[in-house]
Amino acid sequence: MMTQRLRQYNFVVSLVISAAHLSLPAVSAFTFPAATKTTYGIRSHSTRNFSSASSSPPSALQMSTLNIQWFRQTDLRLHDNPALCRTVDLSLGKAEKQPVGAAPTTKSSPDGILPVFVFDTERIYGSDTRSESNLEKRGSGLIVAAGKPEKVLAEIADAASPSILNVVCQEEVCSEELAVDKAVRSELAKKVKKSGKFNFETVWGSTMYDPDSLPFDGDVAGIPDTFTPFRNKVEKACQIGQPLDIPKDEHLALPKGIKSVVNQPQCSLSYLPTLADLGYSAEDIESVESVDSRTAMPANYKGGETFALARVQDYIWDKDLLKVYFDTRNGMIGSDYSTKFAPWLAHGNVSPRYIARECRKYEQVRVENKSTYWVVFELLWRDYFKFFAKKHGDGIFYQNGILGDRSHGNKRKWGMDAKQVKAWKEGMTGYPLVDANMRELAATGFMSNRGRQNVASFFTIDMNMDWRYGGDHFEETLLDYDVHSNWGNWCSAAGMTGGRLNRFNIVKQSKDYDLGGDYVRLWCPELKDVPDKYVHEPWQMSEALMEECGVKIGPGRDYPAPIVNPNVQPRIMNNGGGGRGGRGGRGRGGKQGGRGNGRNGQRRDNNPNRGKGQRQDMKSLKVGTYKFD
Ligand SMILES: Cc1cc2nc3c(=O)[nH]c(=O)nc-3n(C[C@H](O)[C@H](O)[C@H](O)COP(=O)(O)OP(=O)(O)OC[C@H]3O[C@@H](n4cnc5c(N)ncnc54)[C@H](O)[C@@H]3O)c2cc1C
Repeated sequence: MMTQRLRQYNFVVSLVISAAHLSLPAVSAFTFPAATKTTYGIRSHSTRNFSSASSSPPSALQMSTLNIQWFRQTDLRLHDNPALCRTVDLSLGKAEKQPVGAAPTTKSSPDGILPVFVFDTERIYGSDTRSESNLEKRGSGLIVAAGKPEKVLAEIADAASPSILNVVCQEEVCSEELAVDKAVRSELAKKVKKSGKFNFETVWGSTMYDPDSLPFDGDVAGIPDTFTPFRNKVEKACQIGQPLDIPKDEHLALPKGIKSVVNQPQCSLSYLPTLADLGYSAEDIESVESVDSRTAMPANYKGGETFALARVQDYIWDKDLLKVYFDTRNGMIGSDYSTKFAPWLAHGNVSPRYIARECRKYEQVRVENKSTYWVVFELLWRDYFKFFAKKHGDGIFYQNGILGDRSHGNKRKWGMDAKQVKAWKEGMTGYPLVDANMRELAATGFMSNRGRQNVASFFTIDMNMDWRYGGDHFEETLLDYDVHSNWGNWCSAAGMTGGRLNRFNIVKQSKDYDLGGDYVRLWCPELKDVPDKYVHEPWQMSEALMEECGVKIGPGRDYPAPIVNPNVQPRIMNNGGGGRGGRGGRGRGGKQGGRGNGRNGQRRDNNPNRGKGQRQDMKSLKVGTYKFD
């Protein structure tokens, strides 16, 4: 069980919990029914048979139609939620093929919808006290259960015993999620086989652009394997759809009688498992209980739709930061150098179309410039990686990435040295910029984009470790872990997407983006008294200088010597491995600029390197080129 996964927890259950703390729940305050706590520990005794866990088995309701809105880990919101709108449409008797959210229909008495979230105990999590939720505020509620989704949903179907069963959820594209879909489909089909009709629908809902509208042959299948041609064509030919409204309260009403039949100890409108119930050790729980004051996430941030929308409001409107995003986005200290929308986006707490529309509104009422476009541009990267994952399937998880046989002449010999990987994870490589970033990730679950690019390049090129160990570590630790963005970015950092391999020269990057060493000193306090000149290359100090500034560099001393020789170019860069060593920072959307020094990341800088290496057309870009429906 991964400690850091705990950090993702509150985002996951945040739809139901508005008062939750993202960092960690007050586990001790959780009032769990004593009997269930001891009898039904999740790990040892999953809820897959939850009906037998109640003292008296539920009697079947025998309703006519049951419409289940199955919320997943990635769509936990009410606004702009196409799957939820589709469930509502079905409850209103709308024909199957009508477009989601289309013209209102009139069914005299809607069937109601049953929102369900299942803690998939094969894969995740922990819990918190349950409190007021956005669904409850609207007179609805959320069934929370723990177990395998297919078993839990089948038990609910059993209890309701409907003649028609509709299950709707957001469409996912990666194999683990698709396997869960398959299991749900087959388990539920069995339940209604004899008695009635079963309809399982997945609805696309997590990108700005609709995959069906993409201007490539075969839509997603035809997207280019590099971003720029994708962006150029999409922005010219496609429009971002308007976000959907939250369904009316009366359309979110629960089905009549459902409360009494779906009311088991581990599956009900009031159930929420504790972290301990979900298998986390006391040590794990304790380790993430306190928030590190150095975190770059906004103060007192919490998971959930309410807090996601509040962050959007705060960043764009109240603090008026959108207009300077382009200049601040490469910062590393403080909450405002970048949007910090990613953790909420990853859990679906806010929709990218909603953010894009806010950017457009801002452009209309305040100012339109390169910065206001650049957030939408970054969101397009997010779209791209989801489409890329759909196109390439498991390719993004393979050692040769999507190259397969194409990588033959260029096959890398990847290393795996457990000690070196551990040093990287713990921020003990001897390269201060890498170490500071890795320590920040370990302590807070967040790392800036600048940091991610550097540590990934260092891991895959300088250390030459199998890139998948890096991707796996990020999966375990990132608060904003998103399967497509994470594995797509890693695959690309490793040069396994077929694009150019970009090596980030760590020392140069350190000087470009942390000139005075503020960031490095924040996370590597051993180096706090090292003079600026040496703070990014402490190994260059003489013994006398080390003595003077109170830090000894070397194996077994205060701070490690460099894990790879700084004077030797990585082999991959010399042997035709596709790279262009030393350039650093040129890849991925021209994210070159930087703000140089300063703590809050909001100051414009005089960094001569900003914009270097950026494609000419991006350099001269003044405003955005995206369109709305
Ligand atoms: C090796 C590596 C792994 C990454 N793993 C993830 C991940 O698991 N989840 C994740 O959301 N992002 C990932 N990123 C992308 C990016 O670093 C983060 O989205 C960003 O740092 C989050 O901070 P922010 O919300 O303040 O971003 P901002 O700079 O404010 O950007 C706004 C939004 O644009 C999107 N975005 C920005 N850059 C990228 C990008 N390179 N790829 C995809 N979307 C982007 C994100 O949704 C982000 O919230 C990864 C990048 C690298 C290099």
